[in-house]
Amino acid sequence: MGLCHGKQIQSPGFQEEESPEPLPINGDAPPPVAGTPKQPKFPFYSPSPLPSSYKNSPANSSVTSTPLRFLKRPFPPPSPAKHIKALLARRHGSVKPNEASIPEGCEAELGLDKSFGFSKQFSSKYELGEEVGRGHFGYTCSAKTKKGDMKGEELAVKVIPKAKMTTAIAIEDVRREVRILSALSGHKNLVHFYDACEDEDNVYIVMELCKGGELLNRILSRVEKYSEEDAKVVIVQILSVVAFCHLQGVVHRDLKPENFLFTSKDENSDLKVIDFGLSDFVKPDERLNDIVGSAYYVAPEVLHRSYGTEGDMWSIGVIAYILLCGSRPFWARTESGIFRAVLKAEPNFEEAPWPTLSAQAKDFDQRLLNKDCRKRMTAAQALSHPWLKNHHDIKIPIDIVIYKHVKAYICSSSLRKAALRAIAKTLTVPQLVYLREQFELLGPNKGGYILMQNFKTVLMRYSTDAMKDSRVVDFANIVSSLQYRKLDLEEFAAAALSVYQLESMDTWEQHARRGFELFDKEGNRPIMIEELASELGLGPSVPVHVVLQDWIRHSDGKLSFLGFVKLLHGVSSRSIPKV
Ligand SMILES: Nc1ncnc2c1ncn2[C@@H]1O[C@H](COP(=O)(O)OP(=O)(O)OP(=O)(O)O)[C@@H](O)[C@H]1O
Ligand SMILES: [Ca+2]
Ligand SMILES: [Ca+2]
Repeated sequence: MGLCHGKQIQSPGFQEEESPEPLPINGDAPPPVAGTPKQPKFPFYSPSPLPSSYKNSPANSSVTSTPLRFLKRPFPPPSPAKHIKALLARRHGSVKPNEASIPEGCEAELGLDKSFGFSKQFSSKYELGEEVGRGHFGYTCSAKTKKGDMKGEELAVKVIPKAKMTTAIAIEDVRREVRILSALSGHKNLVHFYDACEDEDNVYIVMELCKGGELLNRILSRVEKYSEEDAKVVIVQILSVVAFCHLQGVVHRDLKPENFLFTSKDENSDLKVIDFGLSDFVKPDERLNDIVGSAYYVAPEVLHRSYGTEGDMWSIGVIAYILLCGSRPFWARTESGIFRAVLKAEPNFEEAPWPTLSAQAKDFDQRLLNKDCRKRMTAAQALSHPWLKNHHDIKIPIDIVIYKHVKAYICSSSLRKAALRAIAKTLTVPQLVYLREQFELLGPNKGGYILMQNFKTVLMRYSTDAMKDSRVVDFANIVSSLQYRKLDLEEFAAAALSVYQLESMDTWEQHARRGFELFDKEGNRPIMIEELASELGLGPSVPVHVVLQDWIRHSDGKLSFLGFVKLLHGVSSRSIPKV
């Protein structure tokens, strides 16, 4: 499995030398061990390809405020905030691999429409103050409102120079950033959007001013790692807002500690997600394919160009890992080395401080850092994880993945439904917690049943404009209009469970064996090879008799254990081994 884009991504001047160990981001480095790289011969990663005059600005950026102990060491800063360069080059028409800024007046700009339809009154409405932060695409300043109800109010303004928008894609990205931010507003952990303006030179995104600095800086300023309880406070807020975004059909695609800001310097200040510059709309049954994100936080399936909201959950797994143990789970000296680690290496959960952390914390993070995105927890599931049980301030939201599973269940054959019902009967009470919560959210009637139409009505309670843009509403309409009987908890559990997630548990073998016994008693029946092939969606090109003979029991023509497991997965021809 090679890197699908290995050639596009270049690391000029960097030697391809990797560390098998995650690099501690706190405190001093451990003494070199076998395999750990010696002092690199190259300078830092350029954390942000900006003119050097900005590098020493008083900005509260992750670069300028990185603690000294860090800068003393010739290692890359903790997060170079480097977007995947190949993509940047394509999006921004930049040719220099390590530079996101675009030369003005380049030819590609000719004919580009850089009018956004935003208010042109920026300077009469707002007074710009000092710079408070900077990224690849823009810089952010504090500002004051000049008139109206909010006169004198302090705000933040992200200024995005039009000179940097040298391709139609770059312009569309800015349009989408504003559209998503304005449509989503309303969650307490999402930066509040006020206004978007433009003039000849810039687009201005006016939002709430977060005065507490970046999460990254707070992590770095701790001498000790975060305690589990401290980490929980941060993680719950991140999950809550990400669950909200995913329900609305928005994938952030750039979750990292720099993109979470505290509202104030207060220890208990709220955390807000910012920077929807790489975000996009995605329907539950849709896959995106452009490679975007920041190297340390990018999910394996993003590198494989087929992903949905699960990519964000991986990034949260990386953030949680850093909060809990103070190291990055995937580290190498070059960008391609990081990608290789993301694709191939298993994060270290054995070394200090992991043995001193709770088993639940480890389980929580492992379920986020599962390379198979089908086995990864969703945000709503993560909020239901035992590690966060009893944590104050948790509100479990409805999970759109449930809709996807229920739709697949209803559309599958009675044989597969019977198999799923059998496996659902093997779930233990703790394993049922999340499914029970989701069932309750779908508003069962007094008799304990949910009607198909509830799938629509319940979702609409949480709807924002983003949900319409992302067509999640259309998807809910399809689910709620499926002709099917009402669901009780037992059938709902069968319909909504994830076979892949169950398979990732240590107890999978027991579930599968016990489920098969139940299925054999209640649902198994003789099946022809051709029928099974059609059941599993195998095309005529697959030599079904060779492939499927083990899936049917010779003694009675019913499904074998192997056939039962395959049926549970609803495998398609792509997963059939070639013979
Ligand atoms: N609402 C805000 N309040 C205070 N500071 C902010 C706010 N929004 C952004 N900033 C600061 O400005 C920096 C850059 O903003 P942002 O991340 O949106 O820009 P960007 O150019 O899209 O960055 P990136 O390089 O990560 O894509 C942030 O890291 C943060 O320090
Ligand atoms: Ca950012
Ligand atoms: Ca951005």
